[in-house]
Amino acid sequence: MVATAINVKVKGETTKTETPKNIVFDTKKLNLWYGEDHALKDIDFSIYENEVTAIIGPSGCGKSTYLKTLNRMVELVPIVRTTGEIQYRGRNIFDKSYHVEELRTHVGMVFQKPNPFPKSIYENIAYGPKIHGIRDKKQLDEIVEKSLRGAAIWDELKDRLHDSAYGLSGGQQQRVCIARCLAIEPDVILMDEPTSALDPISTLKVEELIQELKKNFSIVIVTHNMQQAARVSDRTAFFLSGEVVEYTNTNQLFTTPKDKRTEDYITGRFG
Ligand SMILES: Nc1ncnc2c1ncn2[C@@H]1O[C@H](COP(=O)(O)OP(=O)(O)OP(=O)(O)O)[C@@H](O)[C@H]1O
Repeated sequence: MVATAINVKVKGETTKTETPKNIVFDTKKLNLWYGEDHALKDIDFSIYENEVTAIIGPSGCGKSTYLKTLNRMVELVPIVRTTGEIQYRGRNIFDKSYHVEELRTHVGMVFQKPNPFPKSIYENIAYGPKIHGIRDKKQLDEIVEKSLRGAAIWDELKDRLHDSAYGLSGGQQQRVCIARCLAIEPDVILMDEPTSALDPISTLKVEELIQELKKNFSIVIVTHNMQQAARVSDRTAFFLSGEVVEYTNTNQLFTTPKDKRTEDYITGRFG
């Protein structure tokens, strides 16, 4: 699916026309309830290929819920009910015929707190491919190397692949978790506040990595850190009380927001 051309103003200069891009996720009139709690309201927006899309907003506005809807992880909560649809590459992910395991081979996720398995670095990365039936040692070795290189951590770890992942720093663990996600060759990577548990240097490394990864993947990142959204993303969505208040080119959202509520939020008046 290809989006129509959109006019965007960059840094208040001349209006440029964006090249039409492929839409990866198209969300249409999505509503979600946790029991009686209406957590997502009429969400309509598109996520584009090879871009970083940031989701910002105050605590409890529905950022993580939306992210976890994209890989249907939110269904693990038994009281969840949804209406509307999310098309992933043209297919409604809520269709009965769409198996969640299949969706998750396309849509990987990285969590707030690094969560390596209590296994070696090698086994952490080889785990997903093994579940998908890959047993050949040479092939697994190649996947492990490629994934760790993709996560910009191969050189640091290549001589200790059989050490426990628990012995790594938080920043290294998070990059191993990103490598674990790359090993299943996803199309989209969802990141839920991936640097909030990391120190500034590790945060910088992960941000640089995100910039590299978008050449080959589409990334959706939830962040509380507005500077981070401004640094890493191409588009930003501002969520408030379960609604998308504004969704546009990141530069525009942070320099000339259209909605007063966005302006109040990004200038620190609430949240
Ligand atoms: N498992 C759950 N069961 C019931 N309600 C939930 C659950 N998870 C989230 N909610 C509710 O849904 C709403 C949105 O929560 P969500 O975690 O998506 O917000 P968020 O913007 O990601 O917040 P934060 O920035 O604090 O992580 C909140 O009202 C929250 O209480």
